[in-house]
Amino acid sequence: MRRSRSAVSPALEAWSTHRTGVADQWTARQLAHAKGARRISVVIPARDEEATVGAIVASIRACLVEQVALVDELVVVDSRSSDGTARVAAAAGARVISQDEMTRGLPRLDGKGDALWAGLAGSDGDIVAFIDADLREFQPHFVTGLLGPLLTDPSIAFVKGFYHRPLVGSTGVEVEGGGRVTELVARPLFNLFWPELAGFVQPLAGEYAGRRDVLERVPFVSGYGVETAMLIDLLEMCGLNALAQVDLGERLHRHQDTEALGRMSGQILHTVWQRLCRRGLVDETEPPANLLVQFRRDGTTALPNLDREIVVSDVSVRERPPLVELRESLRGAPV
Ligand SMILES: O=c1ccn([C@@H]2O[C@H](COP(=O)(O)OP(=O)(O)O)[C@@H](O)[C@H]2O)c(=O)[nH]1
Ligand SMILES: O=C(O)[C@@H](COP(=O)(O)O)O[C@H]1O[C@H](CO)[C@@H](O)[C@H](O)[C@H]1O
Repeated sequence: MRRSRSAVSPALEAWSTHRTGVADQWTARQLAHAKGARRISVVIPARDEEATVGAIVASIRACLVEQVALVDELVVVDSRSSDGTARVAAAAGARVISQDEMTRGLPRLDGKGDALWAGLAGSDGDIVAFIDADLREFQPHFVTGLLGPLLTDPSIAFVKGFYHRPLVGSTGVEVEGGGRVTELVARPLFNLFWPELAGFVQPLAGEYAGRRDVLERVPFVSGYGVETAMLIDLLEMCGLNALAQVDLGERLHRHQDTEALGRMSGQILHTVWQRLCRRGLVDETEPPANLLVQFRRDGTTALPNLDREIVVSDVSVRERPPLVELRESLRGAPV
């Protein structure tokens, strides 16, 4: 079947042309000079990542703290890990903070977005770079590539990484098979409802960086909707020209199974629905259901003729408020 390839929109071509960079445009030494008095924080959300977090922390510390004084603060957020994540991260040279400690006294929320919000609250850099803790073969250019535009172009407030994403499975590697939720859920949603964002190669990339003054003015969606919400909210707050992307090469990470990505997709759809509500495009008096029913093949017979387990998950999401709003409300709190 011949696919009709519509021409790329002039707006997408223009944005991509002057807002897409490549990591090796900047060296750590150049950026250490360019940063001046600005402080740089790297925040790594980590849940049960003892197998990989140590190498990531050690690489950043050796190359971007000790060898070149670019990164001022290296924070790992222990997101209710049940393994040795905190111990491994601390031994490798990170300052480890607890998601639960950082949010004590606030409503308890779950998920990556809450861990990221805790990391932003628990760090002090003028520029903050977020790096996932499950990366394999991490290279320091993941950080310098994200920082390059932010330290050299004052008109840029936020940078997403992008990369080739092989899907590494037990039977082999599918060269461009990774980013399954990106390709099947997020990219279609962004193209349909926020076409200005269609130029982002990896809108769900877990590696991104921004100026604190903008990151503290957007809410953080609690679960896996955090990247989706952040792009939409920063587009609306800063405009597309303040957003950029950098080619980081290739990313290898631990893959979740399809069932888990189904739940991730449910959280992203909830996140999108909430933002469509704010635009008045959907009727907020008719909210979507919160529960996702999935079927797991494990030898049980849940119902007559149904030799599958029925798995029901709550895929609703909540939000942490922008940090600036929380601080103002705490300042005004009665003594
Ligand atoms: O409740 C959570 C869920 C995830 N993560 C971290 O967020 C990053 C991305 O999560 P995951 O690898 O599960 O997402 P995927 O890359 O598979 O989409 C990883 O460093 C996780 O350890 C976290 O800190 N808290
Ligand atoms: O991009 C995607 O489709 C998902 C799943 O990636 P894979 O199919 O496991 O390579 O991974 C991303 O999405 C999450 C939700 O936004 C982010 O939190 C992850 O950091 C990112 O890896």
